[in-house]
Amino acid sequence: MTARIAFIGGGNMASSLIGGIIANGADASNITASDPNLEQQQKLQQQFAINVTADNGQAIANSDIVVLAVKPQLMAEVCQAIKDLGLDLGAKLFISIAAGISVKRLKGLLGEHVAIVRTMPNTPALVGRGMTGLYAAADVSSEQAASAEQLMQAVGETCWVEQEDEINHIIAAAGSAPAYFFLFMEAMQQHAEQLGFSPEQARKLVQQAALGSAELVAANPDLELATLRANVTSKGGTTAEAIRVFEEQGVRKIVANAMDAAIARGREMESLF
Ligand SMILES: NC(=O)C1=CN([C@@H]2O[C@H](COP(=O)(O)OP(=O)(O)OC[C@H]3O[C@@H](n4cnc5c(N)ncnc54)[C@H](O)[C@@H]3O)[C@@H](O)[C@H]2O)C=CC1
Ligand SMILES: O=C(O)[C@@H]1CCC=N1
Repeated sequence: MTARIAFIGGGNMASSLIGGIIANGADASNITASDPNLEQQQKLQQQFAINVTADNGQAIANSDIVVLAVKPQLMAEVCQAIKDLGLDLGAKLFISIAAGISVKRLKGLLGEHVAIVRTMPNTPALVGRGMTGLYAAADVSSEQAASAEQLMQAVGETCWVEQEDEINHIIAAAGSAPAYFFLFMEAMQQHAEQLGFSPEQARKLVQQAALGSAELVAANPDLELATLRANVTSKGGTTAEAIRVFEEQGVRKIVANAMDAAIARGREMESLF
C-alpha cells in the first residue's frame, strides 16, 4: 500500500493491524499511530519503526486514510476534536474498527460529507490471519471501498456485508471469536496442568492441537466440520466419550447464547455511544 495511513488509537487492535500491514510489505514511514499513552507509542515505534505522536491532528493532516481505533466510549470525544481541527476531512477515507458505533453516528460527529467504511477486524491480523467484515454506506466510492478492502486483505480475509447491522454478526462470528478460542484453550491448558503437565507442556499440547485442527479445516474446504470431527471420533473410543459430555452439557447452546450476547451488546452500544 502506498497510501499514508493514520491510526487514531494505537492499542491492541491497531497494533495487530499495523504489525500485519508491515509484515505484508507496507512502508513503515507511511504509517503513523497517534496515542496519548507514551509507553504505547514507544512500543509501536520500537516494534514497527512507524511514526508515532500524541497529536491526532498531526497524524490526520499527514494521511490519506484515517483508521479510527479508539474505544467506543471515547469515539464521540475524539471525533468531535477531529472535526474541530477544521481540516478537509472530505478528502480522506475514514475506516472505523470500533464495535457499537454506527456510520450515522460517525457522520454526525465528523460531517455528513465524510466517507466512512465501517469494519470489524480481529487480532489474528497481527500474524496475517485476520478476518475482517466491512460495510460501506451508499456514498462511499468504489475506489474508497477498494482501498479499505486492500488494507484489510493485507492482514487476512475479508467479507463485505450489505446491511450495517450485519457488522454485529461479524463481531459474534469473528471479531470477538479469538477470545472464545483462547478461553477454550485456557480451560484445556488448566486441566492438562492438573493432570500433571508443566505449564509449558500443557500449552504446547493445546496450542499444537488447536493450530493443527485449524489448518486441517483450512486445507479441506470440501469437508464439513462434522466430517473432520467424525474422523477423530472412533466408535466406542475416547473422543466419543468426550464429545458425548460436550453435547450432553449443551455446548452448542452455550455457543449460540454467547454469540447472541455479543450481538445484543453491539446493538446496545450503538444506542449508548
Ligand atoms: N481488541 C480487539 O480484538 C478488537 C477491537 N476492536 C475495536 O478496536 C477499538 C480499540 O480497541 P482495542 O485496541 O482493544 O483497545 P485499546 O484500549 O487496546 O486501544 C485503544 C487505544 O486508544 C488510545 N487512546 C485513548 N484516548 C485516545 C485519544 N484521545 N486519541 C487517540 N488515542 C487514544 C489508548 O491509549 C489505547 O492505546 C475499539 O473500538 C474496539 O471496538 C475491533 C475489533 C477487534
Ligand atoms: O470486545 C470488543 O468490544 C471488541 C470488538 C470485537 C473484539 N473486541
